[in-house]
Amino acid sequence: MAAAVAELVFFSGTMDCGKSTLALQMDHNHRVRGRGGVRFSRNDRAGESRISSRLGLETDAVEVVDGTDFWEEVMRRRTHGQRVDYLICDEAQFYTPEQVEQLAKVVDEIDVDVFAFGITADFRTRLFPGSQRLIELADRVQVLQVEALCWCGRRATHNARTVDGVMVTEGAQVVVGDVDMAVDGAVAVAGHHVPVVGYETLCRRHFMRRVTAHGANLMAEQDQLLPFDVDACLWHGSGGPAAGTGA
Ligand SMILES: Nc1ncnc2c1ncn2[C@@H]1O[C@H](COP(=O)(O)OP(=O)(O)O)[C@@H](O)[C@H]1O
Ligand SMILES: Cc1cn([C@H]2C[C@H](O)[C@@H](COP(=O)(O)O)O2)c(=O)[nH]c1=O
Repeated sequence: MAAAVAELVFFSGTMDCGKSTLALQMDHNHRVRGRGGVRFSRNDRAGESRISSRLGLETDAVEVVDGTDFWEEVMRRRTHGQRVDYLICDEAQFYTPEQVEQLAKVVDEIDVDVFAFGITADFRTRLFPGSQRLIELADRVQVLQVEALCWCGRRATHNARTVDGVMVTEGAQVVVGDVDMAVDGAVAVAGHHVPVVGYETLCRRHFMRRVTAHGANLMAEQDQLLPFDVDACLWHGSGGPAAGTGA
């Protein structure tokens, strides 16, 4: 039987859909079968040189920086006799397009499997440069089976950013943060206001209407006073189509 051909696979989904968990599971599964791998990550929430899953698993990893060259990383290890059959690349949205090209070269030239994990788009729905290059070059883009949900129960497809609980659409592309901070209010440190940046996964409908769980709760409270439907209320307010159009 022919040996399996190495692959560049991009495992993608929204925040909080289990990418890091899968990264750690795949590393485990390959390792217990005697394969040698290297784990990489960049800007994990748990800190430098970590891969952390919200399920509680956490392990060490090589921190990727702008100067990281994946080709050299693999070559150096192999020169020192270390077995490298696969790479686990978490938070791959933060890698540079050049680094993604190095990953493709590692797959094609020296048959190392590369399993990359990351979100595709930022809080403005724009592709991260690293994710764009992965989509362009990967043998396969695999959307994770576990779906993060919007507060309305639909499948979440977008990552919203909140500042002090309010959804924003402007700001730096990279701000490390977590999903359980989304409804927390502002904090003050030594009298100074420190904005709290959080994220919330939303369906497209509620992303476009800018309705987070917090906003929906507020509107539901108002709804008890006024007999308006939350979504209908928004469409009327934003000049969009009337409620009941199925939009
Ligand atoms: N307390 C919990 N019990 C069961 N599953 C949990 C718990 N907390 C988080 N999870 C699962 O972990 C997933 C997030 O995993 P994680 O690997 O951290 O996501 P990602 O890397 O995609 O942001 C959630 O979608 C959920 O399925
Ligand atoms: C949408 C978005 C996210 N981020 C950051 C926030 C987190 O630190 C990571 C995603 O990690 P996860 O394991 O997938 O939850 O990305 C960002 O910097 N900019 C954004 O627009």
